[in-house]
Amino acid sequence: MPVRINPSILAADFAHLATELDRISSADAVHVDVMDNHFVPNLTFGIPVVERLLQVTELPLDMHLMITDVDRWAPTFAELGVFSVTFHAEATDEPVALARRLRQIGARAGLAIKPGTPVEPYLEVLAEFDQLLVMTVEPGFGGQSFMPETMSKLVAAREVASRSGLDVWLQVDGGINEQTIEVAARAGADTFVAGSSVFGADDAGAQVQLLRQRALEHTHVA
Ligand SMILES: O=C(CO)[C@@H](O)[C@H](O)COP(=O)(O)O
Ligand SMILES: [Co+2]
Repeated sequence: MPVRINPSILAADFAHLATELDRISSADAVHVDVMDNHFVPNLTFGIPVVERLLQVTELPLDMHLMITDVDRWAPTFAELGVFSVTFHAEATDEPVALARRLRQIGARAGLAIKPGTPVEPYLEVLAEFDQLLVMTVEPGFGGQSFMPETMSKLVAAREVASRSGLDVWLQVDGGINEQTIEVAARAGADTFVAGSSVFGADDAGAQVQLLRQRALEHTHVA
């Protein structure tokens, strides 16, 4: 099974975003964390930044919306032409309807859950999503420690995906480095977001390849 490494530009040098993206050309996508100071206590990027990113990189943009008003903004991001839009289950009462709207616009639809949110209610609608993001830290900040207790949610999602033959990508985000990526790969993740471990490395491209190799060595999914 392929694995995907999506570096998070939250850990990049914001004064040189275009050159930071050149450092990760071997990645599968660029993870873009959008925060609104309501859903999480932090503020980051909005539409104008994403429009410029689309102009300066060939890499697909993997949007992670940590915002309250997803019904308003998720379709707007999708309409810009990004690759995927992941919104939080905790931010909407109608996750399936929103996912359908995103797919109709042409973006991959992703559902994210915080560490304290159970995965079970979403397993029965997994087919409605292209990716499930199991947060491995509390959303809001980069540089936090991986929470191994979230792994049981991945195991459960992988079991349902395999049993139902679903091509849903299982993503982890937060505290992913060359050690924790092995734990997440063994639990069933196939898509790995890494911020500080990639952009904090002297050779970000080599770090992407190292993470990819570690994930491939520990994935058990056929
Ligand atoms: O969504 C988030 C944080 O809320 C992440 O995407 C972080 O940006 C990951 O950063 P590291 O934990 O890898 O430094
Ligand atoms: Co993120």
